[in-house]
Amino acid sequence: MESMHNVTLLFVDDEPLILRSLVRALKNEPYHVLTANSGEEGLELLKEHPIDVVISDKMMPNMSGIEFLGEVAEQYPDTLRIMLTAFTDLEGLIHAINQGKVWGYLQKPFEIDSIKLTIEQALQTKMLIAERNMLRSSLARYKNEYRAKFYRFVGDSVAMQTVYRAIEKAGPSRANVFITGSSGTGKELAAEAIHNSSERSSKPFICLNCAAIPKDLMESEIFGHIKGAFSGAIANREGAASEADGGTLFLDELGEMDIALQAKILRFVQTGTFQKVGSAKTEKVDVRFVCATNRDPHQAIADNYLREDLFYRLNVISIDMPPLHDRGRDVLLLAKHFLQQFSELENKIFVGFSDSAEQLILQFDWPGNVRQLENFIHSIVVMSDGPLIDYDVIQAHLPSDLSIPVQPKGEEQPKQVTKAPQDQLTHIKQRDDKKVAPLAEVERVAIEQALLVCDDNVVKAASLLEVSPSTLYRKIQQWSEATS
Ligand SMILES: Nc1ncnc2c1ncn2[C@@H]1O[C@H](COP(=O)(O)OP(=O)(O)OP(=O)(O)O)[C@@H](O)[C@H]1O
Repeated sequence: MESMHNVTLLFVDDEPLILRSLVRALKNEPYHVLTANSGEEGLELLKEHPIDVVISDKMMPNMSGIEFLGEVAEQYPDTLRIMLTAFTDLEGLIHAINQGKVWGYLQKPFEIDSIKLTIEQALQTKMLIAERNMLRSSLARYKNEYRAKFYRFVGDSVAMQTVYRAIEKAGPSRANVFITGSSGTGKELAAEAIHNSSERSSKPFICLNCAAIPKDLMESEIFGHIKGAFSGAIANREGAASEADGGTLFLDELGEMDIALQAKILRFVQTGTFQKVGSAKTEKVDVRFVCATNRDPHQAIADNYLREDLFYRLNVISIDMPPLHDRGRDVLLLAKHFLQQFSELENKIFVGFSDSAEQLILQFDWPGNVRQLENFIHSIVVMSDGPLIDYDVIQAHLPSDLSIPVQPKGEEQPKQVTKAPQDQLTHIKQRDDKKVAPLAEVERVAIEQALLVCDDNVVKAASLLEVSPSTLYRKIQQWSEATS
């Protein structure tokens, strides 16, 4: 509450003697006191001064106290209104109180102590009303900012609200953005949202996946080439840099880009200029950079996958996408969203999940994040009949080597689900603690799980497992040779 020295009181009475005695009685109190001889004069003062409490006589010529306080209630609802009354017209006073025109009353002839007490109570009430209004407006603001959908994102968890706010702030700026997060957490969606919330939204959003493009074609993909620059360059070709002019260039999985090419990207980021492969002509474009990686960028720098100077140029704003298992009940919102999406796509009817199915979805760890959940729901929509997806259906589609207890008949209790895949080693150990699984088996389970999570994308699976893609190819080849 404002300090009492900032409190202004207004007394309105047609008897100057009463006004003088009131001012005298309050002269040692920390209030700023104004007086008026009529309701009309009181309204003039209200126009000029912010007044906290008005105390008005009831019986006055022309405008009565009730009329005056009624006007104050309408024009200045935050000003508290007290009536001085001789109790001759109790009915009129009660009516005025019930209509909200008057907050309280003081009986004439008044005791000065009771005036002080009533003023204090009025100020307390005013403080409570102000606090309540402040809480209400911050609640409304909070609810407004609390979103379950944001661009193409679904999710109302606290973790995602932080992401939405970061995108909202970063989007309209000119700053480059570096997005980190595990595979399938929505980094590309975030890059798209940054572009769409920027002034560049009507210009192109060009996405280049550095892991998907062979190393020797990458430079030409980014900068373009001229005819004859290399064998196969049969015509001039624009690269992503030119296509993104005026818009946003999203370099996904930047840590997979050849370290030598990263030096050229650094110059491009610094100057906006580049040369097409095979050309000596310097071209200039206006591009905003958004980059992403599912590696820890600092580790990638230490391992010589990422140039430090490039990282610091690009990492003006960093956004970290939370793993799905840190988003609480978002997993259910997403499961329902994908169920609806794929039901429409596959032209099938599903009404939702049973309670125990939802519990199972909630308990699973989703190591492949939203992408894994998306693929999982798609496979269920394709493979099952609906209309309600029950526990058994979810259980049957979860990775087969996870131990999920069979649901006893008629029971709808949540079940214990072993987490995967990070905890698979624990899981294997738990299966029979007297028997230790051979290292090769443990390794194979981990690799198969990573491939499942990454939709058989070996480069991504290798990155999750923190080994090189060639190691993974070698292992897969060994197994296929062993089984053939
Ligand atoms: N919050 C979300 N709401 C709805 N769909 C989402 C959400 N997050 C991700 N998706 C969907 O999940 C899939 C994976 O998202 P995305 O490609 O953006 O992830 P990523 O982090 O870029 O993955 P990667 O690192 O493997 O490239 C996409 O189909 C995307 O539309």
